[in-house]
Amino acid sequence: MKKEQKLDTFTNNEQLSETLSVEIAAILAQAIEQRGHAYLAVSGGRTPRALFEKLSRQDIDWHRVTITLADERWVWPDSDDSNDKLVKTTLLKNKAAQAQFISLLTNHTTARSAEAAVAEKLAGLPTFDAVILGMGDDGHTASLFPCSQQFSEGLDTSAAAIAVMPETAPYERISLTASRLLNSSKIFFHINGESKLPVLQSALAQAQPGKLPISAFLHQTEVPVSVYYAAA
Ligand SMILES: O=C1O[C@H](COP(=O)(O)O)[C@@H](O)[C@H](O)[C@H]1O
Repeated sequence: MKKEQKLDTFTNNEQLSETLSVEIAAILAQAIEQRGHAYLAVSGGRTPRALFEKLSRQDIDWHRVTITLADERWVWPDSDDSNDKLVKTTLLKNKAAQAQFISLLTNHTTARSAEAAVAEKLAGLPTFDAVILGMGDDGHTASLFPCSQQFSEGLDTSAAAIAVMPETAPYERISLTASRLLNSSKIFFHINGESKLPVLQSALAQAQPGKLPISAFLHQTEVPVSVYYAAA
């Protein structure tokens, strides 16, 4: 690993989430102190549930925090697979109920037709203070999927968000692009599960994204990256 990257291994996701929630809260508090407001991008999926619960109880000035998602699955907002629903039910509560949330959802019927509207929603956002990314078993991160035709575009474009149609994963998606996600002071990977360890190890070993989009983030040198991993 490069000097800017750090791999921390935890006994379980509960312990990991406790540590990461405290670290994220400290970053947000420092940003509020320095620029009056903090900006956080979070991921969806199964992994961040415990983290969000713990983060929501951190005692910071949440009304000075804006949260958005790194990606969204193009499903109804009340679907259990909606990242939007996950954030609203597990993070935007307790003390964090005061935070402002920029949803990536629009009324468009397809993610493709929503691209411009989503880019507009993101247009006013400055550099994120922190971005929390997950990783799927196929090495995808946010919704930058190796099994999609938009794989290279997501890593190369200067646009903030793109529509992605994964071929082997469900749902059309909207994903923030690598350039928008890397417009951040700090990137955290939050990875949970034994099946993901070999994928993570391959990504750490290969500097070129190849078939693993996560590599593009692990091996860039502009933004410091910490990888938090728990097998259980
Ligand atoms: O589809 C997605 O997958 C990744 C990983 O999800 P997990 O369930 O394996 O934790 C997630 O980071 C992303 O936000 C989500 O849309």
